[in-house]
This record gives sequence, C-alpha cells and structure tokens, in this order.
Amino acid sequence: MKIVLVGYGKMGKEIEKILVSRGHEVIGKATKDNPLSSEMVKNVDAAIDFSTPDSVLDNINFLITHKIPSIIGTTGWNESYDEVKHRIDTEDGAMVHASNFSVGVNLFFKLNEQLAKLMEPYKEYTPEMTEIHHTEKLDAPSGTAISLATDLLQNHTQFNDWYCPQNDKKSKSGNKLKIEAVREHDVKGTHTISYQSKIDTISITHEAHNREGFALGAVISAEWIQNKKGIFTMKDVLALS
Ligand SMILES: NC(=O)C1=CN([C@@H]2O[C@H](COP(=O)(O)OP(=O)(O)OC[C@H]3O[C@@H](n4cnc5c(N)ncnc54)[C@H](OP(=O)(O)O)[C@@H]3O)[C@@H](O)[C@H]2O)C=CC1
Ligand SMILES: O=C(O)C1=N[C@H](C(=O)O)C[C@H](O)C1
Repeated sequence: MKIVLVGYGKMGKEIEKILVSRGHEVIGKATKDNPLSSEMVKNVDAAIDFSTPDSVLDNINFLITHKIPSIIGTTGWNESYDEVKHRIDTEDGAMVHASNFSVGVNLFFKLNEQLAKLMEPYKEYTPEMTEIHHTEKLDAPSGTAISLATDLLQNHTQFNDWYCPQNDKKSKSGNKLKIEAVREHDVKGTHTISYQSKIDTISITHEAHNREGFALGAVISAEWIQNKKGIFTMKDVLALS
C-alpha cells in the first residue's frame, strides 16, 4: 500500500517502521508546518492520522472530501463523532477509528465490560479509574479512559457520567465516575479500573510497555479497510463483538 502519515511524531515514526517491515510505502508525511494537501494524497491507498486533538477534525474532513480511506488514532475529538459519522455514511467514506489500536487494550475493553456486569449487584463497591501517560500528552483523560468509562457506564448503574479532575470542561457535580489522569515522564499508557469497598479493592490494569502495539494495530487496520466503505472501530477489525 501507499500510505500518507498525518502526524510524524512519536506514533508516526513507530508506524513508519511497521509499514516498511510489512512491505508498504510511506509517500507523504503531514506535520504542523507541512499540513495535508491535494498533492500529498494523490494515488494513496490510506492515510494514518496520529496528529493532535486540535488538528484532527480538519484532517478527517480533508480526507473525507478527497475520498481517502482513513485510520484515525488521534484522541480528543469524541464531541464531533456524530458529525464525522454522518459525513462518512452520506459520502461513501471509509474510516477505522480507535482510542486504542492495541490488541491487548481491545481485550482489556472486553474484560472491563465483563467486570462491570459482575460487580453491578454489589453496591458496596464503588468503581474508579486512573490513567497514567507521558507529560507531553495534550488531552486528559486519555481516549482509552473515555472508552473504558463509556463501556463501564453502559454495564453498571451506579454512575450516569464521568468526570476528570484534570479536565475543566467536564463538571464534577452530579453522579459521576471519577477518572484520575496522572502525567509522568515517558509512560507509554497505563489504565486501571478499581472497585473499592471498606473491606477490599478489586483492580484490573493494562500497561503498555512500548508503542509497537498501537502502531501494529493501525497498520493492520489500513490493510483491512481496503475496498470497504463505512465507519469502523478496532473491534470490527479484530472481529470482537
Ligand atoms: N489510538 C491509539 O492507539 C493511540 C493514540 N495516540 C494518540 O495519537 C496522537 C498523537 O500522539 P503522539 O504521536 O504521541 O504525538 P506527538 O506530539 O509525538 O506527534 C504529533 C504530530 O502531529 C503533528 N501535527 C500537528 N499539527 C498537525 C497538522 N495540522 N497536520 C498534520 N500533523 C500535525 C505534529 O507535527 P510537528 O512534528 O510539526 O509538531 C507531530 O508530528 C495523540 O492524540 C495520542 O493520544 C497515541 C498512541 C496510541
Ligand atoms: O497519547 C498517548 O500516548 C496515548 N494515547 C491514547 C489515549 O489517549 O488513550 C492511547 C494510548 O493510551 C497512548
């Protein structure tokens, strides 16, 4: 495949390695000072976007307009999801998006759903979430934490929304699940869901050791989306229901 990388930072560089190792070609790299252009997307099979929360929506709209299948790993655009889905559905677009492209985290998503169902009758346990990332991360909470919280809320009735003390846009008031966002030097991404009671705590944790899993999942998604139309997630790519 001929691929354009949108964002050539920590993830863009990791994805390039995997693309080359699987026999693909990177024919363009969009960055802050060299954004997407019509010239850059001529004859490409897919674009893989790991850019910034501020630029991703413009990138997505550009790629839909130019009929380029897109793999969107950038986080922080959840509020625009309905608008993007409408464009993909009505303009015959093709996209795989995921807050986390690693196989391990997608299995962890299933574990979180199952644990929420199991804990639902035990009202003495209160769920809580923590995510830890590197200090350069621009969004809080992480996209993965938002996905985990959304799945938990759908399978457990104690709370009806989430809040994050490190995110001013979401108010704490009301009946909300707490997501603590911690920033430490060079952490690749750790997510913990805990159910706490006076007597004990039950926790599950996923810890990424490096960025390879995210990058591999994005490349597999670009291979998978070829000749497909519609908006998909990593769950579709992995055939996890
Ligand atoms: N879904 C998943 O599995 C994962 C998602 N992510 C998400 O991916 C995103 C990127 O992460 P990471 O690689 O660590 O971030 P980096 O900060 O390392 O890289 C961001 C890149 O985006 C580029 N950029 C900025 N503005 C634009 C623009 N207008 N057009 C194109 N590119 C632009 C930057 O350009 P310049 O170099 O010029 O500054 C930089 O190359 C984040 O949102 C992160 O949360 C990360 C890991 C896994
Ligand atoms: O910015 C990162 O690094 C990561 N971002 C994604 C997120 O926001 O969940 C995925 C992973 O946790 C790493």
